[in-house]
Amino acid sequence: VVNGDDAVPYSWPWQISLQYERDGAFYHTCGGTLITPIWVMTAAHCISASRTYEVVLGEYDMSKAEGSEQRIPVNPGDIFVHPGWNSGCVSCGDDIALLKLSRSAELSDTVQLGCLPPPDEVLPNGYPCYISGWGRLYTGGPLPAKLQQAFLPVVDYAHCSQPDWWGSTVKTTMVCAGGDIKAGCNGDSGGPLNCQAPDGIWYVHGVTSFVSSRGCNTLQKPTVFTRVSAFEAWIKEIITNN
Ligand SMILES: C[C@H](NC(=O)[C@H](CCCC[NH3+])NC(=O)C(F)(F)F)C(=O)Nc1ccc(C(F)(F)F)cc1
Repeated sequence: VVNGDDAVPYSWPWQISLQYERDGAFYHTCGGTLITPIWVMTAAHCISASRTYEVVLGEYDMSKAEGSEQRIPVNPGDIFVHPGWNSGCVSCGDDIALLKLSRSAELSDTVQLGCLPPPDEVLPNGYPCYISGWGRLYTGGPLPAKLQQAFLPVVDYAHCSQPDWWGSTVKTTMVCAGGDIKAGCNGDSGGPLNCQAPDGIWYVHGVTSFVSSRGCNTLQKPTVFTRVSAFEAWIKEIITNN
C-alpha cells in the first residue's frame, strides 16, 4: 500500500496473508479474505499451479510471532480459480480464486469472517473504502512488516473508463478506487477493499487485482479490484459443492 498507515492491529480481522513455500520457508505473496471458517477468497493471479501454499490468519507484524497467528496449509486440489481467468489478460477480469483450508480457522478477536456485499451491488462514485495489505510501500519498494491500510474512495465505472483513466482496460465486473497518491501495490493482490455500509457493517467489495505497470500510484490510474458482488453466484456454487 502506497502512502497508507499502519493498521490498528487486527482491525481487519478477515485479512489473511497467502504464503508460498520455497526451500523450506514460507513467503508472503498475496493478501486474501477469510469468508467462511474454511474458505479464503483471493486473486486468481496469485495462484501458480506448481506452488505449495499456506494461509496465515491473525497476522499483523510479519517480523514477530505475536501469538494470534494461525498457519493453515492449503491442499493443491482445494484451489478453485475462476474458469474465466486468463493469466495472460488481467484486464479481461475474473481475477478471483477460492482456497479451501485444510482445517477450519478458529475465529476470535483477531480472526473474523469478511462479509460479502449484496449480489450485484455497485457502489457510487466517491464511496469511502479502505484497502489493506502487506504490499510494497511504494513502486519497487520494500514490503512492510505491519499491515498497512489506506483510504481509497470508489471511482465509478463512468469515470474509471474515461480514455485518460483506465479506458477499455477496466470492465464493469471491476471496482476502481483511489487514483491519486494512495494505491495498492505489488503484494496487496488478492486482499480486500473494505467499505462500511450505512448500518456500520464492513463489506468486502473488492479483491485487489491490478495497478498501472507505470507505477502503483499513477495519477488517473486507480487501483483496480475484482468486483466481489459480480461473483457471488460462483462463490456460492464453489462453496456449496466442495
Ligand atoms: C506491474 C503491475 N502488476 C499488477 O498490477 C499486479 C497484477 C499483475 C497481473 C499480470 N501479471 N497486481 C498488483 O500489483 C496489485 F497488488 F495491485 F494487485 C501490472 O502488471 N499491471 C498491469 C498489467 C497489464 C495491464 C493491462 F491489462 F492493461 F494490460 C494493466 C496493468
